[in-house]
Amino acid sequence: MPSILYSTTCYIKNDLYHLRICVDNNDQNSTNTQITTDSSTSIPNDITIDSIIPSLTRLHLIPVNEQKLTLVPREIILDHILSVKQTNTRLNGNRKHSSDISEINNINFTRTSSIEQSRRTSYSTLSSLISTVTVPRISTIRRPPSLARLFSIQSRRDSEAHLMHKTLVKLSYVDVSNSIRWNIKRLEIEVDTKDIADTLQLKVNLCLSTLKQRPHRLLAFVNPFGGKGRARFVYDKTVLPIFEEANIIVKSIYTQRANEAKDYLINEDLNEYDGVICVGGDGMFSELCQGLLLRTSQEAQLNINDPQVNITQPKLRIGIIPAGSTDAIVFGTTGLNDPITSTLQIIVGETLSIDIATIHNEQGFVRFMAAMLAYGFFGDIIHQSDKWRFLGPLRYDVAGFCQFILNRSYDTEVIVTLASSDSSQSTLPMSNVNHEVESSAMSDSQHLTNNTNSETIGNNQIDNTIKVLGKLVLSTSVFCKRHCEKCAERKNHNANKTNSSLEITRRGKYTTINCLNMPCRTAKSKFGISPFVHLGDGSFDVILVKRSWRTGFLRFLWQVANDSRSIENLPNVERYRVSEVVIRPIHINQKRCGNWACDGELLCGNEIKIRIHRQVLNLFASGIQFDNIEENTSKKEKQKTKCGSLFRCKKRKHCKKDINP
Ligand SMILES: Nc1ncnc2c1ncn2[C@@H]1O[C@H](COP(=O)(O)OP(=O)(O)OP(=O)(O)O)[C@@H](O)[C@H]1O
Repeated sequence: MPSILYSTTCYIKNDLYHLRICVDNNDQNSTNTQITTDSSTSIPNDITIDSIIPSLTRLHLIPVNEQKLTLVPREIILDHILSVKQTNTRLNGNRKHSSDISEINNINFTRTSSIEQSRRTSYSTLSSLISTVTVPRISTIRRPPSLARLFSIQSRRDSEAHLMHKTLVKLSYVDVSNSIRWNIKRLEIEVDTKDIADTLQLKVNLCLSTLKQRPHRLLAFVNPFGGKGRARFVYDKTVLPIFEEANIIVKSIYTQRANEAKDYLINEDLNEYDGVICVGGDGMFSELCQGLLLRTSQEAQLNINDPQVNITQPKLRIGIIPAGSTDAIVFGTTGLNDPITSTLQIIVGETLSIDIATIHNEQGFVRFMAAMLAYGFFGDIIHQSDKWRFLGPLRYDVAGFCQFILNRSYDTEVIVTLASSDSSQSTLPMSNVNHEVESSAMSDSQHLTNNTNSETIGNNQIDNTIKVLGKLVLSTSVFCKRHCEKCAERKNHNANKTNSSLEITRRGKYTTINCLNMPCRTAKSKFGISPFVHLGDGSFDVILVKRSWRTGFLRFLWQVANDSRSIENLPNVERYRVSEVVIRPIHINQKRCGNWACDGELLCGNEIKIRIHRQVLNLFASGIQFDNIEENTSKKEKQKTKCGSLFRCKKRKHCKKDINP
């Protein structure tokens, strides 16, 4: 049985409701909880903070007329309530008039008859009495009301008038009926007296004050030049009003130059804030990430230039309001790039812990990597597109096309340290693991590790072993999603290199080498480059794309755009799940060297070392709800089995005949 903290009756859209704030002791099946409408239920006079269990507290709205279909939700969980505000006292026109209209209906005025018209003028003094009442147009002619009757109506209206003054309480809440795209909804609740409104407001606010994960003061950086330059507009018109409605105090800084946010976060006092927000793209998020992590490292007096440094987690969380060109980080952490969804996730204090990697070159620390480091093709696109900023977001497409035509490749050595065996095995559904393959792959890889001189082993043997090993490591084809079990297994804070870590050295000509800490989904790539990489499991994916004909590389790009779930099956692609990687370009001459880009920013260095740090950064985000995507995908799979193609098959009838003869 739920314990009721507060109960009253109210009107919503002219329907009578029982409103109750309850703590549902039985969390499961809460939606099925039967709330009795028995007024004798005992209700405590005073709610104490201790009696409120935030995760079980709910607002129930039970219509008195249960038969009536209504759009008002029967239950709103406390976590989704944004604010409750008393607005004004108003006369409830519709409901009050409904009684009067029945009276007036009986009176039945008409304007058609001139006699009646003249009579009505004699009642001019009374016209004001009925002017506020909706007069139905009736075609039949009836006698006018007597004076006595009209006065009796008016006196009854006067006596009821004070009852009709209802106090309005505006309740705003998050509508998560679409689990991916969140929305804000508002309810106007009418209660009889101001006292009831005061008490309701007080009780709801008391309950809201127990939600510890919610931020109260935020610092927001808006990049007015991000994306199509819409960040300021999105922030002022859409985001700020929602923050105000939720009673969150925000200090807004509209940046004047690059790295302003980063410098602010390193140097200024941040004690009064519960989180920082960026309104812009991935570059802007990266700035905040650098600023916060560098500050924390300084405060902890870490030697950040040491590649083996273990970085510490900042106290503040980062929220991202998407207003950039690609918004890959928002796509990867909320499922879409919708400013309202992101704002609501910040307000309710959704928290997602993500891995961050440190990047070092031969001179020391370079930067933190949140999403992706690219060497070669994608780095070259960033380098090229930086010169063509005047083209806006189109610059990426133009630069991409140019790089594709050039089809450059770079001689490189890559040393990957596979994610520690215990963590990779823990993620494998054990029934799927072929133990024989596993042991042979492991022993082969040990062999590889110990024999770095590739001449001692045939090239084919190396390739086969690596393919087996690569498949083993990636046999966990599970998406990282909201409340991800794999990320929850937080065994050790940092993915330290252990003696049992397996190292593989690869050397060759590569068109592109990509390290992905997030899938990097965008509007142009539904699954991202690496769909199964997890946000907080202490590992990241390395994708090597070997030199090939343009058609080979085009197939890779096509799969990235459409369905990259089995990208490693392409002959020119290898994928590894790793905790550490060293990328060492072998320079024959300086011009044959590719560009490095990390989270959309260019880097320099001859040799880059990347090392992952598990769940060191907290974001205001919920993670991805993948059910819908999986559903869509399985529909496509069904289609695929029918006609063998993801595209609509022109010979569909023929295909169906083949399957169902
Ligand atoms: N006022 C400013 N003037 C110029 N550059 C700025 C300013 N404020 C921020 N920047 C820089 O602009 C870069 C790009 O910004 P942002 O990431 O917001 O947009 P984008 O590059 O279009 O989006 P995306 O990274 O998603 O493609 C950031 O690295 C940031 O450092």
